Amino acid sequence: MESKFHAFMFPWFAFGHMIPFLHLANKLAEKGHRVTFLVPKKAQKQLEPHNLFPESIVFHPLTVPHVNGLPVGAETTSDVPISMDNFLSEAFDLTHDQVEAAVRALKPDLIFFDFAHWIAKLAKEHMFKSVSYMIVSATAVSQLHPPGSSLGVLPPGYPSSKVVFRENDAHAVLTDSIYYERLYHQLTTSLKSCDAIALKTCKEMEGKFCDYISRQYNKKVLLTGPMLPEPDTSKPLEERWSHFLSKFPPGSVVFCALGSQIVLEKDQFQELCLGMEMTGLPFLLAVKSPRGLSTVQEALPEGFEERVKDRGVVWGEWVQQPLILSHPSVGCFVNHCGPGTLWEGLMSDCQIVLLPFLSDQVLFTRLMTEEFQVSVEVSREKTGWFSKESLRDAIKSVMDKDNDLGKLVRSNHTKLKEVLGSPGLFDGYVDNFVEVLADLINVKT
Ligand SMILES: O=c1ccn([C@@H]2O[C@H](COP(=O)(O)OP(=O)(O)O[C@H]3O[C@H](CO)[C@@H](O)[C@H](O)[C@H]3O)[C@@H](O)[C@H]2O)c(=O)[nH]1
Repeated sequence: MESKFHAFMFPWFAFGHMIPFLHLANKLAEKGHRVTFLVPKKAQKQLEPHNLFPESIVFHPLTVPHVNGLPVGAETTSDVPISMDNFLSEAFDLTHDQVEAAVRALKPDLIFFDFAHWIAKLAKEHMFKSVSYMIVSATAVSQLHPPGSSLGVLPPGYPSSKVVFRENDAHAVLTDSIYYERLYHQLTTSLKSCDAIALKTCKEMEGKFCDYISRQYNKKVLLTGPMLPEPDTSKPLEERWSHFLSKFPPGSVVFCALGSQIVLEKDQFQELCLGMEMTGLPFLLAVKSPRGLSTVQEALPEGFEERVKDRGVVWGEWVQQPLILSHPSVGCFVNHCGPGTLWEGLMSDCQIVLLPFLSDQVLFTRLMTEEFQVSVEVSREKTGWFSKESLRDAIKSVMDKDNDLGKLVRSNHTKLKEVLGSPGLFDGYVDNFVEVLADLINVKT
């Protein structure tokens, strides 16, 4: 019988990282393994609802040290603008001694980590295994983080001519350049020095990119599958949304969400609202308040609320995205192509419209729109600006029943979903992954 292990998890202080790590923790706990999950103090509260096995998955709170430039009390990327990520990253690295103290006290068999490049060394010193777990797409890792790469330059032997940056992606590359150097060092060091690389994907989607990463790092790459969370049946969809959505015919509502990090400038936020209005369709737009404002209401275009009051809602708080996607009235999902979000969209029946902001989102978008052709992308100008007309056109192209592009992406999406949904596929990835981990732990260094 497979022996049980005790894993540490130490993800980057971003909900887009901590949540998928917790999904993996749930799968391990389901199989009888124990997990100690290292998190900043305040984040624990928000993560607790995702912990399905509180007896096996124990949070270990960390104090985020203060560094110059980081606002007092900031603990996760949700607390700071992207331009301050580097300060948070410095504070993250300064938790080294707290992590080491936990390791000494609790003696794990292995640790899952992503950005903490010093973990593999710590693991070797204390004689346990380290697994570098990448939750962004393999597509992004293979282009942005092979050894010797630089931002915006295609690495030699890269396996796609379609999944690439184009002229109008300068905005995304520019945003990433704020933290790329530091991140590049963190990720390449981690990927080189860990005992195993694990990717949150499957070969049916990103096989050639996974193989490329394996060749670049000269290491076997383990795949966990997408680690989709179990549907949360504990809480139904909030009444306000079930009531609103149920007013409309099946497949007619456009739902737009841009993940946990994207904050728009006010003018781009207004353009987004106007583009939704111009579709003439019912919509639910759930995005953060624009930069510098504390509510979405204060940034709405003039007269907008009155014009769309019977069919459109703009909401600045967290929504139950998976439950909204599975509501029968929702027919189109406009999103930023964050890895978690995209998988949720793929497993839904909605038409998919992509509006990526960061480099990894751009590359994953190209995979979906150009290789798999399951979605359409909103076109941008050279400055990175997207117009209300380009947003409207992208949405209309997939929502218009007679549009050829809309028919093509619907049919391709259905086929891909069938492949991904084949019985046992994702469970098989998890089973295999856990078996390999157990073997890894038993190998003496
Ligand atoms: O109102 C909301 C907003 C988001 N979500 C959930 O939050 C997750 C968002 O994850 P993901 O789509 O992966 O996107 P982000 O959190 O925006 O960011 C991720 O994607 C970024 C760009 O791809 C990476 O750089 C980050 O590291 C990674 O955290 C998904 O499960 C959503 O269902 C909700 O439930 N409700």
